[in-house]
Amino acid sequence: MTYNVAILGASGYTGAELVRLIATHPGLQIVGLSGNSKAGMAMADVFPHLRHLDLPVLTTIEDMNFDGVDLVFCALPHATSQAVISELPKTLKIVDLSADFRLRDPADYEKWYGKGHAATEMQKEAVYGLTEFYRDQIKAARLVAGTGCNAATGQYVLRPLIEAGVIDLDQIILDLKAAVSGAGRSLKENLLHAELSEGAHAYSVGGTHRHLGEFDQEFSAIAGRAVKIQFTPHLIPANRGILATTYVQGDPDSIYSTLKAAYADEPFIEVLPMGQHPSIKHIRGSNFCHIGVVADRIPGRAIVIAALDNLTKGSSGQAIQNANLMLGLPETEGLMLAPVFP
Ligand SMILES: NC(=O)C1=CN([C@@H]2O[C@H](COP(=O)(O)OP(=O)(O)OC[C@H]3O[C@@H](n4cnc5c(N)ncnc54)[C@H](OP(=O)(O)O)[C@@H]3O)[C@@H](O)[C@H]2O)C=CC1
Ligand SMILES: CC(=O)N[C@@H](CCC(=O)OP(=O)(O)O)C(=O)O
Repeated sequence: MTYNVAILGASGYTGAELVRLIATHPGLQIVGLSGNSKAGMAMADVFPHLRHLDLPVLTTIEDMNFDGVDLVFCALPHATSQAVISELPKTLKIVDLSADFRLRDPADYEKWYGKGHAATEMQKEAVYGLTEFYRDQIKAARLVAGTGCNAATGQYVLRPLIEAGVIDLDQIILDLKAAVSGAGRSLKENLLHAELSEGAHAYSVGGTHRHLGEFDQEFSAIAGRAVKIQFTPHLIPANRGILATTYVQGDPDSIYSTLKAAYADEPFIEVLPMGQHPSIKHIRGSNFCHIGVVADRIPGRAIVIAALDNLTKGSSGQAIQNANLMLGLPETEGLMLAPVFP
């Protein structure tokens, strides 16, 4: 069985990644692609690395024909996404990659995104897209909200540990390095090569990053009480990848065995042997997340490090994993590619 899919925002980084992955997916066929400033262009002219594929020309969303489309991937900026999705035919299944439907409470959305939500009913209907933890709801969902890429990385480490009660909930520090493609393809001064290469800097320092809304929502629900973590992201001169170093208080062996057990049957989450830790070079271009646990020299503390690719497991790969579930396809279909190395 092959399902027809359309990609809104196909001229952006996550849109291009969706096309790259779907190109070898046996159950999905691309029937529509949208752009904004690039509407009217051939994908090969926007993304020469996709030249070998026979793809529809980019159209505006208004000109897109949704007849016969089974599922839409929405890879648009937040705020635009909620406006577009609320106007789409209600028969469509939708996987949204933006931040618009991740937070269940409209007040939380306003707090972290600085603007009221324009589709609060759909916000309530949406299922959070961290596949390993929402699998059953995702299978039954019409609208799935892909997670933030930083938020996904931190949650893969912390959710099982919070659930199992093996760490001190008030002493969690998440220090994260994010590659530049996480910021999208539009021009931004601080992302120019001369300003980014050979450098590195923190951003959203002091607990202001929007993904804290996701951490607060998810961790507090698991713990049954408010959990606030300390989180500082850093921009690094790499194209893809997220490396999250988490400092936690708890017995390192219990932390390791909790993570090992939590992910024993997960096809995309690899817990490395105790004492080893991951690198973004080892997951690049793949849907895998690697997690490593190292005991600190200070007794009762551990360092847990996770790596994933923001454009695959952090967005487009996760989106396809969720689409597979929503369409009744095998969850791993089209996603078992090995990482690109070196
Ligand atoms: N990059 C990442 O690692 C991750 C991104 N996300 C989220 O996924 C979404 C897409 O991200 P990304 O691909 O990086 O973004 P890009 O900036 O690379 O792409 C944005 C896309 O949206 C289109 N677009 C922009 N404005 C409008 C508009 N007003 N109307 C219609 N289309 C519009 C652009 O069209 P055009 O170029 O033709 O003008 C382009 O196709 C965002 O919400 C982002 O936050 C989530 C997780 C990770
Ligand atoms: C390097 C960089 O800027 N990364 C982005 C995360 C990308 C992501 O997950 O984006 P959304 O939450 O917008 O979907 C950031 O930290 O804001």
